[in-house]
Amino acid sequence: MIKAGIIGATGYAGAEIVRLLMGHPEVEIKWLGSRSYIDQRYADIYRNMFQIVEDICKDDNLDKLAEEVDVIFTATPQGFCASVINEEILSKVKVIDLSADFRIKDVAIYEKWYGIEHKSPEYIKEAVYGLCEINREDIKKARLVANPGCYTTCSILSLYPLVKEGLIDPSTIIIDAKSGTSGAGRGAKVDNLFCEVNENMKAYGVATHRHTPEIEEQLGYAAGQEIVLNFTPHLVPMNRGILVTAYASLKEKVSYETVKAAYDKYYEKEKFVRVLEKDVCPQTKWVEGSNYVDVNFKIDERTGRVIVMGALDNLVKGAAGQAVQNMNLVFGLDESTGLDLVPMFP
Ligand SMILES: NC(=O)C1=CN([C@@H]2O[C@H](COP(=O)(O)OP(=O)(O)OC[C@H]3O[C@@H](n4cnc5c(N)ncnc54)[C@H](OP(=O)(O)O)[C@@H]3O)[C@@H](O)[C@H]2O)C=CC1
Ligand SMILES: CC(=O)N[C@@H](CCC(=O)OP(=O)(O)O)C(=O)O
Repeated sequence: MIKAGIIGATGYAGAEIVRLLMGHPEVEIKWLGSRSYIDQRYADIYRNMFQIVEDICKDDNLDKLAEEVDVIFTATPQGFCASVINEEILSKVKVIDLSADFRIKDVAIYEKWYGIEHKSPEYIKEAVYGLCEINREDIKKARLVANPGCYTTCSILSLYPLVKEGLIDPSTIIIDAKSGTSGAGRGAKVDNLFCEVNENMKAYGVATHRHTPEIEEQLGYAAGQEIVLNFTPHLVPMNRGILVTAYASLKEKVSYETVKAAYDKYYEKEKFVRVLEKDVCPQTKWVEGSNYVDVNFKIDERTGRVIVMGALDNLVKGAAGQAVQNMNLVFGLDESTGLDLVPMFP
């Protein structure tokens, strides 16, 4: 059995890792790390875990934890993993970091967009960007996996085949994205109060959102050139879900079949990416609670643009599910072990 420790287990992403690992046949949870609930029963914080998780929360000391487990998930705020990681830890355990600390290769870009100093830039080069469908072989060899963001996973996977196959002009990409409020975490914030979110929708982080450089970097690798794009997130009154609608100009007139062939080339064998049938638009409800990303596209002949759509559950494929998928790859398990989650509806 793989012994796992989860730091930030009391947050929404960490709690989702706990839920998924409880159903994983090859993993036992050894450590539920917290900052505010040390020595308290986990099931007292998440009562859905009553009689399921019996553990008591421990601290978030990675040095101690590395002696007891094989894999550590850090589901903690930006900056935490970078401030505690060291060679000793990485020589003993695999680390899967759900924050953005090791996602962006240029430390100056990370520091500019996140507004914090990076405390261990020496590990940025080594860290593998954990988008399984694209970086599978590198992930298998990784000691440190940078688990991608929720908006970014949806945006990149939706656009990747078009960029990689050179079907669109990447400088024309505009991404409009919506997220449920669990994307903002469990911490109390005025912006996320019921009265602020319910029956309301708002854009935020306009032209400044921290996921912009992450998407630009990853799609830039696919395009083989630097990309600058627009990314605008919105908060919508739902618990879970990301919906992306993206627009880009086609380089030349192409048929539905040509574009569909590009999507099939990359995703036909991918269990967790479902390319929907013609004219079917992805919906967040169709992926809720599951590790699927649903994608589709529509060619607008009138404008010469292609409209791309994607949907995923921010806590599953956008966070914990992808983290477990990464763990499976790192430990040589079947990639979908513990992730056969049928979407919930309604
Ligand atoms: N929510 C989402 O949809 C997604 C989140 N992520 C990423 O996952 C990480 C966690 O996000 P999320 O679960 O939403 O956040 P939450 O605010 O819900 O949880 C944060 C967790 O980190 C712990 N924590 C808070 N501050 C510190 C600190 N200074 N040092 C150590 N631990 C701390 C908290 O501990 P305690 O409760 O004990 O105080 C809690 O367990 C973030 O990096 C986020 O960007 C990635 C993809 C999607
Ligand atoms: C609704 C909301 O606030 N969403 C968060 C993104 C989710 C997240 O936690 O970011 P990562 O995916 O990069 O880890 C935000 O906009 O900052």
